[in-house]
Amino acid sequence: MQAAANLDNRLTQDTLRLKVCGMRQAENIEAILALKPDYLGFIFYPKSSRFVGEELPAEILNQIPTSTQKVGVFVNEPVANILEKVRKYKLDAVQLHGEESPAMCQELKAASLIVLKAFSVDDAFDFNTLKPYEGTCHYYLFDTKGKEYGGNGVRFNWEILKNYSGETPFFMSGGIDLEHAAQIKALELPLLKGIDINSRFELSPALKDSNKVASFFRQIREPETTT
Ligand SMILES: O=C(O)c1ccccc1NCC(=O)[C@H](O)[C@H](O)COP(=O)(O)O
Repeated sequence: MQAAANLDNRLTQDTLRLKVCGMRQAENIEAILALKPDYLGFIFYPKSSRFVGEELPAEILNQIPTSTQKVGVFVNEPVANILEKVRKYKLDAVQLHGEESPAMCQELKAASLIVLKAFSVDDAFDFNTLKPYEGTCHYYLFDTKGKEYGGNGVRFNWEILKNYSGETPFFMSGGIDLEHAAQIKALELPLLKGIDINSRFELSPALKDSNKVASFFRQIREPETTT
């Protein structure tokens, strides 16, 4: 629970933060860590094909350097269960991917965790519904509304993000693939702070293709050339 102190630093940096979600295997975690992701996501939702399982060895997560923050992804899980996983795996952040209330976000924020609240976006998404969450979490995460709570592998129409007029910075996710790097960099969204990638970079559920992730990171991180 040590990470919230670093948050102000992160918010002042302009570079897009990179999160790889749905990690599970030790060697694959190591390969992705070599690329210096800002966040690694671990799914604590048993119905997901990326569920870490009941027996993910805590040592694997405990060895992750503090420069990469560990995000536990939960769906409608009671706070007590979330805090138990936070302690066991020394998670820095929690991503709430169900119908969690503003009060629950606030409670986890008060426990010194970085809180990302995910919202499922489609063309009819009404950003006014976010008002009660303002100030209760550090980031929103805009994901595509789909059949599953997350990991649907489908993009939403990013134009809709121009309708967002809140103050909470946000991450984008949902079907992001290698070919989208340039388009993402061209987006003019001042509160866009991070990109979350997942199923489009997988060889099989929870197994990421580190070469493909490396290529995406390179493109996102490389400075723009001016003529
Ligand atoms: O990935 C999952 O299986 C998942 C299941 C239930 C809740 C959340 C889940 N993933 C959370 C993420 O942050 C994903 O990266 C996000 O949904 C985007 O995934 P994708 O569309 O596959 O890029």
